[in-house]
Amino acid sequence: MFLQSHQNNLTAIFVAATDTTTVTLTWALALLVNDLLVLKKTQQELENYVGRDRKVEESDMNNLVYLQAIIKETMRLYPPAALSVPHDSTEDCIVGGYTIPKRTRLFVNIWKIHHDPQIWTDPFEFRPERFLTTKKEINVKGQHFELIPFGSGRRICPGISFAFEAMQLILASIIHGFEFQNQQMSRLT
Ligand code: HEM
Repeated sequence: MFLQSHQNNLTAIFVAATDTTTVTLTWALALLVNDLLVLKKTQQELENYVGRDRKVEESDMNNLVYLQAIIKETMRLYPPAALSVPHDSTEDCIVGGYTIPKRTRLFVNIWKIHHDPQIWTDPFEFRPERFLTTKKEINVKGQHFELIPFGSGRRICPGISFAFEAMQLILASIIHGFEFQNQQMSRLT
């Protein structure tokens, strides 16, 4: 019983960690291949801070602000946990004027929040620059409810720092090490 419960927990963590990060990285690459100007800017940033004589390192991450903006914008457009995970209300409560009885199963529609035109200009467009200008102060740590790919509050994703760092390092290494082209001449979707 004890062993089974540990096995289940480990499986849950494995699924929560691997699918989310690979989906985000796949979308990031697709978006970059679709937008060669943005790809060029990312390559330029890597050229400036890393150069051609060495590989990308973890210590470079803080300097790569454009790359961070790309990951944020990818997670805004394609949040891997689009409906988060189910939560149960433990008490009767009122949220946004709606009465929620005790023991209601609740979902947060993260995708919808991330595409709200009242918050995001051109919500369906890939515009990493927004995170360097008008939305500069917004991060994914759950304090800004407009962007919550990792959830928020006491049950926020515990893998948030690891996931963001890992995605940055992997994406930077791939872009630094390879040239990309879309052979099909049509947008990847
Ligand atoms: C792009 C990467 C990831 C995204 C977008 C993501 C997103 C999320 C979201 C939305 C939740 C639900 C939060 C809530 O209930 O409000 C969650 C929970 C969780 N995540 Fe992640 N996650 C990612 C990576 C990871 C990684 C790398 C790990 C482990 C190393 C991880 C482990 C977990 C666990 C264990 C929970 C359940 C936490 C709880 O119920 O208290 N996640 N994640």
